Amino acid sequence: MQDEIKAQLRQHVEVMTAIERDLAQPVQDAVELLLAAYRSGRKLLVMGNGGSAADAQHLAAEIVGRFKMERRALPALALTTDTSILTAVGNDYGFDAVFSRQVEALAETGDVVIGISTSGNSPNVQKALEVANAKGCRTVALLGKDGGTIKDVAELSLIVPSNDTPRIQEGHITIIHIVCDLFERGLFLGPAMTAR
Ligand SMILES: O=C(CO)[C@@H](O)[C@H](O)[C@H](O)[C@H](O)COP(=O)(O)O
Ligand SMILES: [Zn+2]
Repeated sequence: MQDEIKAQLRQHVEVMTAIERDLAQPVQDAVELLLAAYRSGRKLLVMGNGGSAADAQHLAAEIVGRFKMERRALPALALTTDTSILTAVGNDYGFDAVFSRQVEALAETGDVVIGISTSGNSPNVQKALEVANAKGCRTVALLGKDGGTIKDVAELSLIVPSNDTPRIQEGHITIIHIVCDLFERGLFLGPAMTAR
């Protein structure tokens, strides 16, 4: 078992190294996109399935609450939390509509909509990003594997270079934390923070 534990930890480190190699610029692009939206008074909507639903909630909590800084509250919504909406829309329109219906109801032009999917192939995430594009939102996808069908839908796709779902999820939460850090400092300490 020790060998397996150490092998998995090494795989984690390899994915982090690949993210450093491939995704530093797209991560900066995501920070800048969020900063532009919030400087214009917009908000964030974020969604995903399973572990990615937890990541969506984690991200929304960092924005509404705080990441590291004492600062005013900011608007962000995870579309994964209201069981009445999820069951009503799922029951009446199908599971593929559980996020897109909420984007239709809640998103406004210029808002940021982030979809999280390790396969890049979850239809409910894809449909939500399509509706968001149609409403004039800025769309970002956190993906893995080959990016699936969602990579061609989002304005900005960050594809964690791995085929292993848990390792991809670990990449996503690391990216989320880096984005939250630079976003918060950029918004409250000024543009110099993101120019570095
Ligand atoms: O957390 C895990 C696996 O680590 C699972 O709950 C996983 O998130 C679920 O199977 C999801 O339905 C996978 O969806 P996706 O990432 O392909 O969009
Ligand atoms: Zn997981």
